[in-house]
Amino acid sequence: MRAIIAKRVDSGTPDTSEIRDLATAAGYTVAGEVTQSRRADPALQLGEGKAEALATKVAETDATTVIFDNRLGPYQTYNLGQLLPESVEVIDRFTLILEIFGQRAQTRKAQLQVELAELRYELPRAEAKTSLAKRDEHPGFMGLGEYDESREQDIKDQISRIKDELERIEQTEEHRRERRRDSGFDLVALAGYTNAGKSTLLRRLAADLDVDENEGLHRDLESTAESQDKLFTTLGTTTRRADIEPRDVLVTDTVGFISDLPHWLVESFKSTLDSVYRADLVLLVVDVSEEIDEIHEKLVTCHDTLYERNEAPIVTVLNKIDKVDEEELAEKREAISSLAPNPVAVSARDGTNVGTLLDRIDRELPDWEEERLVLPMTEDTMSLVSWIHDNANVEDVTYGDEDVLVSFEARPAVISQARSRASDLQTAAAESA
Ligand SMILES: Nc1nc2c(ncn2[C@@H]2O[C@H](COP(=O)(O)OP(=O)(O)OP(=O)(O)O)[C@@H](O)[C@H]2O)c(=O)[nH]1
Ligand SMILES: [Mg+2]
Repeated sequence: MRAIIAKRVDSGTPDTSEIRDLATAAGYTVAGEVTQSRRADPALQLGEGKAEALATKVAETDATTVIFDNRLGPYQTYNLGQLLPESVEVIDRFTLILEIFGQRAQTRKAQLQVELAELRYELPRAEAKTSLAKRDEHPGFMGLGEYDESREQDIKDQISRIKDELERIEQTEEHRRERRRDSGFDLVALAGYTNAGKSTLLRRLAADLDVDENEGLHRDLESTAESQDKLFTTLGTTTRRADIEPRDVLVTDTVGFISDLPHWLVESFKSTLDSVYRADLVLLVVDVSEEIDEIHEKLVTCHDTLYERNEAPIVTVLNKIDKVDEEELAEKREAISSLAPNPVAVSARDGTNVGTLLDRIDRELPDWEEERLVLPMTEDTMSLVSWIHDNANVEDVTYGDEDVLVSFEARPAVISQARSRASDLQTAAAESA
């Protein structure tokens, strides 16, 4: 697949590096580009002359696809297609991102999310077709218009079916997350712009902490979190366990953020971000080797994506410090200090400062508390003692004649659950006495 990149900006110099990376990630070979700085043309997006230059470039390079970094309206797509050989496809940034997501979607949930996004993209286009057909309709001629309206209804039905199924999947996941939380895990989510190094950092956090021997513990612990120098390597979520004594921490890797995503696309993938929104702590990973302006822009995108729903504290992680010298790092730290106060600088690749990051994670997570419980000796006492062993750090267990004394430290949620189970035991013991 050979692609020509096209991009128009209102003013200034068009930067095509991200759209090129996206094209490569989708499997295209970029054979050339056409850019322009001017107001959008309603019919062609580019000016007429530029659109013709685009057609020439397509012919010269034998390209199969034209990829616009701009959002194309249905009429623009149609008009551009008229200038090009019939076999050439014209797509825009959003279709391209969807294409990547479609290629990477491995789970049922990811597939449904992609389908939902595609349908949401198609709906206004089907509506446009209908209104066009109606306008052109001759009196008494009903065929086309009716057909298109049924397509619209079809899309709407499919959207609502997919939403139902996604909701069911999400409920199951939510339930699982709650169980994990109940069972004493602190939940940490990795968030950040695509290609910032989230998956690399996940492996680093887990590898340093010998996660593999614990893998059997949870069915959604996975051993792999792939890293590649490609946009959107990670599409689903991967969770691994990290021990930050005495805590049990689950770290979740997530889909990367990207700028300029239309609302419907973000919406379709929002459940993927749920693990971020429900976390006890968010690590916002930034590629600090990029230009200050770019870092700044990407941070803003990340904060916008997190803003509405995130409640957890955010720690910014400046990654890839192996690629910058100290002076440059200090400069960049200063430049983004308002968006990223008190960040931790690491190299996920080399492992530099990963220890510092772990300490910071420990400090930001809710404090563990100490508790001593006196449990009456009943039939169910031992099962509570073993539950406490599973979910807390037990300091001491003393068995008396009629009761058991347990001292432990744990997350506040675990302590309150242990207390309530202890009081159930007391009630049961009092009733049988
Ligand atoms: N030099 C250097 N490269 C790094 C570092 N961390 C990650 N990388 C590289 O950056 C690229 C992206 O890393 P990933 O871990 O896949 O990034 P990601 O944030 O998970 O990306 P997506 O899943 O695509 O959103 C890979 O080529 C990594 O090898 C680092 O500390 N230093
Ligand atoms: Mg990744």
